[in-house]
Amino acid sequence: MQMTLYSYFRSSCSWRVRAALSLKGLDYEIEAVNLIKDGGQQLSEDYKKINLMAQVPALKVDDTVITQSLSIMEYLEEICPEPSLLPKTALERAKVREICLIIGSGIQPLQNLSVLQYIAKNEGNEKKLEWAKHVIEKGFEALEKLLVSCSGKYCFGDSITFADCFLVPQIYNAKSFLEFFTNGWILLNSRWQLWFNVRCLKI
Ligand SMILES: N[C@@H](CCC(=O)N[C@@H](CS)C(=O)NCC(=O)O)C(=O)O
Repeated sequence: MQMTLYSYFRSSCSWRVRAALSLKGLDYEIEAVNLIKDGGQQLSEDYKKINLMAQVPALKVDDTVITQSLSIMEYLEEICPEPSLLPKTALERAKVREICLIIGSGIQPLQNLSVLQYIAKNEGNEKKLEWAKHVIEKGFEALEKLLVSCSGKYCFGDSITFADCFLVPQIYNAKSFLEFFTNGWILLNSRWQLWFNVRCLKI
């Protein structure tokens, strides 16, 4: 089986999949899609045939392409169950997916590149930053409350799960974003900074 990941190094969604691939020790090739260069290589007609949403990541498995990071990760979990990135019971797995989807539906898409470009173009740069700050704060406040009840060494108990693959890139994204604000680091409290520093080195 030949796997090729269409990925951009700074894309949080691609990073989720790269983390899952490397935690499972799977071999794959990278096909870089630069979201900034040439006005965004994801927008090329050729790439839009690979990912109909003109986004990364996309995983090509032999001749079949899968998009959507969570769907790709579920596929990897099925073909390579060990080491598992999901907990044992159905209820626990639902909680892990809940964390993933707070990030994957409630934060990342609301401040995705194309959304921010749209706001900047129509409402100006200040509104763009204001919106990003609002989305990041709302999402991270929810996450912080949720993780109090389920985290151990990692987001869910003491084993790395999909939730960590989602969280670490999102903290990186928030960190780089919030540095644009004058009070940048204050918004991302020390707990998150620590989480990022520790976890990102491990993944
Ligand atoms: N729900 C998708 C979201 C993919 C996504 O938003 N990718 C971003 C990078 S993290 C992207 O390609 N953005 C390009 C753009 O907005 O033009 C997933 O989980 O794979």
